[in-house]
Amino acid sequence: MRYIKTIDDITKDGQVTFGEGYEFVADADQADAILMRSTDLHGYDLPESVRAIARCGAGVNNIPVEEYAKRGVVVFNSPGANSNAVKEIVIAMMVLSSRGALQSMQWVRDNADDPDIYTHAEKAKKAFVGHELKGKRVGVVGLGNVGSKVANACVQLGMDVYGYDPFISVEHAWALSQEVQRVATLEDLCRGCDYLTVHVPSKADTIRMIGAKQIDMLAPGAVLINFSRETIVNEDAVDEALRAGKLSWFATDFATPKTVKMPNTFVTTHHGAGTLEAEANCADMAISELKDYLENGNIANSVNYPTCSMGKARAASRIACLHANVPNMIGQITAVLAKDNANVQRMVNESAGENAYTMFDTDEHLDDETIEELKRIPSIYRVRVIK
Ligand SMILES: NC(=O)c1ccc[n+]([C@@H]2O[C@H](COP(=O)([O-])OP(=O)(O)OC[C@H]3O[C@@H](n4cnc5c(N)ncnc54)[C@H](O)[C@@H]3O)[C@@H](O)[C@H]2O)c1
Ligand SMILES: O=C(O)[C@H](O)COP(=O)(O)O
Repeated sequence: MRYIKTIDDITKDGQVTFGEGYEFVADADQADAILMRSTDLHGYDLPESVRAIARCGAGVNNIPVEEYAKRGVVVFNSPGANSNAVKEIVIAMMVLSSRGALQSMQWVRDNADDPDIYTHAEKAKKAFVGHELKGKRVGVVGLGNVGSKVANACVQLGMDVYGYDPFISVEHAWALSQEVQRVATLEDLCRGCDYLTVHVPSKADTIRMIGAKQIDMLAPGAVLINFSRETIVNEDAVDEALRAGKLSWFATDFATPKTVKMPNTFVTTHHGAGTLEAEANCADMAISELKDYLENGNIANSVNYPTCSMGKARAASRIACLHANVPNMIGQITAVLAKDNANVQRMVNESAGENAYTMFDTDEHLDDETIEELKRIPSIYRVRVIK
């Protein structure tokens, strides 16, 4: 039996299924793995029993991924699984900030008791005249799973679309419409934009990347949209720009003490991934990542360890070593195996940044002393006997 602890409501109805051989536990110190969403794990007392964490969603700034790597804990996310949901709500924010639809509906509610409302609505409507997205210039910061979909949707709406992403993946470059014009700097992107929407992870080089300088370069009365993380924009600069009329609207998914009091601001409850479809997609992806790791040692979509697969564990024994990406690790591992006269059927070694992963199948089970000796190799963080 394998044990799973869930943190957060993974889906609206609370239903998540791992299938046979798995049980949910209330206490993390009985768990082999954690399934979670946005709870902040910085400072969390992660028990030794936990070997893997799957974040149902994209952003992992709530998890100390490097610290966990050094403890031999693999952290997964679910890239792309909620990106369509975010794309749709971002387009909604563009429309809502341009058409006065919310204000128009509010007028109707406020005048609900007027028996002649039909006639008066005809007169009132001019107060809510807006403008169309077609032909307007939009800048998209970050062309990953969400940004590339937003950019393509904007092209389909007839907008003049610019994109900035110095680290764009080949996969997303292929997915991007040829109509999206790529620029080399954030400043080139911002210049003259009617809409600016940000889709980058929260990390050292993106924190407060949108501030007064970038906002000043936008077209007068531009709309700023942040469905990434609250850290990406300088809230003081946005507030000032809204009050000065430099920005006409700000749409953000993050209710902070500051954003909730800003003028002309739509604030949602971190709701970008809030669709039944996105929740199901994220849970499915995260659960299959965890199961393949726990049962076979295979790693896919990890944010702190390399992708690595040897298929199903069919040999007598499968061992995985999580270790630092430093010289002579394979030499030291195979020296220990040689002492035990173990016959290795297959072996893989992959690295990602500071961390590496070595997995091997052997003809026979290794004895306990051999496993203990593997654990004593300097720079090995964890040894897993998978089978
Ligand atoms: N509001 C929500 O509910 C919600 C839902 C999904 C994602 N998000 C947030 O949006 C972010 C993006 O999501 P995603 O699924 O597109 O992630 P992703 O990893 O697919 O894409 C992120 C993109 O940002 C680019 N990037 C990184 N640093 C950059 C920089 N300095 N300048 C420009 N581009 C840079 C990367 O190259 C990548 O292409 C997530 O990290 C998360 O914080 C929020
Ligand atoms: O990074 C993400 O995927 C989103 O911010 C979604 O967060 P949530 O799972 O808490 O809705």
